[in-house]
Amino acid sequence: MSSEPQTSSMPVLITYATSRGSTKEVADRIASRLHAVGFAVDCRPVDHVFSVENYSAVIIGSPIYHQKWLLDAQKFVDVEAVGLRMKPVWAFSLGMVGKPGWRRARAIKKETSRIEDVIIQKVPKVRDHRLFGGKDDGSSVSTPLRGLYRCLGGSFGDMRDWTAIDSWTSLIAKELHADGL
Ligand SMILES: Cc1cc2nc3c(=O)[nH]c(=O)nc-3n(C[C@H](O)[C@H](O)[C@H](O)COP(=O)(O)O)c2cc1C
Repeated sequence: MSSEPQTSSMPVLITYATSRGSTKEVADRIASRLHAVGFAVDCRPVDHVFSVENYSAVIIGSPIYHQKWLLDAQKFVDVEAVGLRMKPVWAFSLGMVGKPGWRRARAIKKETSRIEDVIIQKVPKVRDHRLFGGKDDGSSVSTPLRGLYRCLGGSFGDMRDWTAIDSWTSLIAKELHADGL
C-alpha cells in the first residue's frame, strides 16, 4: 500500500503577508468561499506555515509596498520554492489600482509584471496572479504626493472589489475540481 498522502484529503492553503490587515481580510474571504463550495482550507500568515508539503494547492497573497511584495511573502516563496513547484499555485497582490484610465492602466501593467517576474523566477508554473485594489486612506503620504497621485488617476480608500475577488475564487475552485482535488 502506498504511503503517499491522499492529495484530495489535504486542505488548500491560503497564506498571506499583511502590514495593515486588508490582505488578511481578502485571504479570509477566499478561504471562506472555497470552504463554502466544499474544500478543506487552512488560512494563515506566511510566517505561520511550517511547510507546504501537506497542502493540495496554495494561494499566496501580499500587499505591494514600494512596488514590491512584503519581505515575509518574498521569503516564503524563496524558502518553499521547491514544494510550491509541485503544487497548483495561485498568487494575488493588493495595491492602489486607482480609477480606470490609460495612465493608471499602464502603471498597473508595469507593476503587475514586476511582481510576476519575481514570483515566476521561483515558481515558474504559477497558474495565475491577480492585482486587486487594496485599502489605504492616504494618511501615510504627504499632501503634495496625495494630490499628485490623484492627478494621475489614483484614489484613496477601500478599493477592494469583492465581486472580482469572488469571481477569481470561483475560477480557482473550478480548476481545483477539474484537477480532481
Ligand atoms: C507606505 C505605503 C506604500 C505603498 N506602496 C504601494 C505601491 O508601491 N504600489 C501599490 O500598488 N500600492 C502601494 N500601497 C498600497 C497598499 O498596497 C495597500 O494599501 C494594501 O491594501 C495594504 O495592504 P495591508 O493592509 O494588507 O498591509 C502602499 C501603501 C502604503 C501605506
